[in-house]
Amino acid sequence: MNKQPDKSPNTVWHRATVTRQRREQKNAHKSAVLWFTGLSGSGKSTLAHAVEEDLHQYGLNTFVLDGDNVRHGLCSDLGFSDKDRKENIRRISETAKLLLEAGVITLTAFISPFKTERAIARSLMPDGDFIEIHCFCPLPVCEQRDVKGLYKKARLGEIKEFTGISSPYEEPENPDLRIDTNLLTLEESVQQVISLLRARNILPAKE
Ligand SMILES: Nc1ncnc2c1ncn2[C@@H]1O[C@H](COP(=O)(O)OS(=O)(=O)O)[C@@H](OP(=O)(O)O)[C@H]1O
Ligand SMILES: Nc1ncnc2c1ncn2[C@@H]1O[C@H](COP(=O)(O)OP(=O)(O)O)[C@@H](O)[C@H]1O
Repeated sequence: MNKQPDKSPNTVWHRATVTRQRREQKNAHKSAVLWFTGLSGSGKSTLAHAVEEDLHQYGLNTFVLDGDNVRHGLCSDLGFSDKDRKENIRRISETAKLLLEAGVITLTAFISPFKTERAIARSLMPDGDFIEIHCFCPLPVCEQRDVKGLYKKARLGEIKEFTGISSPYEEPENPDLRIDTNLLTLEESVQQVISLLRARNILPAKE
């Protein structure tokens, strides 16, 4: 897999005594990574924040890592070349892994256009802890939504390497969940995610 060269071979992993398991016991829920992927405008941010709102109201510990926000800080040195997007997703994957250890339910909202990088992210987490959610929406509908006016700019050639227009998006073949945000309302979409979390015992089953 696409592992970075180890530039600090003389460091030793320090094992925490406050383990993920102890944090999960204290929180009374499991941690997990909900990885939302999809085109710009497909609904990743809207859905991730709406699901977080529900989980927060259930009393769970949550955090959203959102593409636009992370690119203002942790990844502010990165652009949108294939190489930079891969590094972007590598950093997010490692951050999500840390939050998994911290006992948090993390919701990531990044285009994450490449299969390989999404597979690497999955491979970093124990089986079942990485839940890939494909926000599916046809490109013409995303373009019509044009939430931020970026598609218009991309069509005018003012933004280079724009996903779906001049940069690829590789659709997940076998996501844990595929949500057609063109056909479902936001509330229906949230319910699909909540149902999956119940089925996976991350949320307790309804009495
Ligand atoms: N060239 C290009 N292509 C795609 N998107 C662009 C681009 N330039 C800026 N933006 C804005 O950046 C947001 C996507 O950032 P991500 O970190 O999610 O992208 S990636 O996963 O590294 O591909 C994306 O946010 P979302 O619309 O929420 O997906 C855009 O607002
Ligand atoms: N079922 C749905 N889930 C999420 N967003 C939806 C849905 N139906 C319509 N939308 C709309 O689609 C747009 C998605 O924008 P946004 O969440 O910023 O997408 P992304 O984060 O993928 O770029 C919002 O205007 C949102 O209101």
